[in-house]
Amino acid sequence: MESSLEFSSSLGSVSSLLTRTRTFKVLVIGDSGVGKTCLTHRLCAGEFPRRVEATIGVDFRDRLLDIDGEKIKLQLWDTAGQERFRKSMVQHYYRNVHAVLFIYDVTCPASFSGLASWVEECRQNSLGQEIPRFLVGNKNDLRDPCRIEGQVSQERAISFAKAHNMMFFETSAKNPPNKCVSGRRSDGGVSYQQDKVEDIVAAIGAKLKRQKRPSAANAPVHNGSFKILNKKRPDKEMWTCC
Ligand SMILES: Nc1nc2c(ncn2[C@@H]2O[C@H](COP(=O)(O)OP(=O)(O)OP(=O)(O)O)[C@@H](O)[C@H]2O)c(=O)[nH]1
Repeated sequence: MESSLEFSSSLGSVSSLLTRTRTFKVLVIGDSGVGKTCLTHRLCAGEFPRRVEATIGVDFRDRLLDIDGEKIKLQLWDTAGQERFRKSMVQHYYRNVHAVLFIYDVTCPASFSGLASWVEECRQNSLGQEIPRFLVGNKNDLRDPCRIEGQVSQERAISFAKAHNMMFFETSAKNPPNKCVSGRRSDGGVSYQQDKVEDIVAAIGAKLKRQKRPSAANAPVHNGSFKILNKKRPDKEMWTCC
């Protein structure tokens, strides 16, 4: 599937008269209330919205990126989590998708368990593993470090991400942590990143920039582990299957 091309002219120098922008459709899915709308606002407008209502059907938000001089537009499809607000739209959601963000709420284990049905919906709509997938645990500003129950551990999320060939982030649309933490599990080469929302944008952009012609044929080979190679330069390779 090719990304779409847009041509726009500007009044600047001759070299900037024609600017090529590749547009990628990024589907945002997950249970109702996990923060898809708030997160897409943060990803696109840089702010946490003051007021949100349940999404009906779909909302669109764009984010323009410049990666190594190439203009890339991420068109985020913020889909309704509630079944009653999405059922007539589902086929439209899944047409010509370039990447998928699976969102859950780190303080709501049910929303994490619900991910299995979102993965299944992707499969039923012919979205294979060649399409880049990102797992995002949202609302980590509400995480209580003294409590285990009622929260989704990062280990559990990493294991899910690994099983489904997803890149994993934990974040907060509301109050992103200032410090970056990365770690490596002792049992086998998996690193994770707990970082700011902006790193998610950069990771999606970098992944899609490389996916000139996404197809099953060029899907990454995955044998079960991944690692972040360079956190400081997210426009480069952030993790690879190894
Ligand atoms: N504390 C905190 N609250 C959040 C965060 N993200 C979203 N919320 C709150 O969670 C509630 C639901 O957020 P939405 O963005 O509407 O959730 P949604 O997944 O889009 O819900 P649907 O449209 O029903 O699918 C709102 O009250 C938000 O203010 C976050 O990172 N931290």
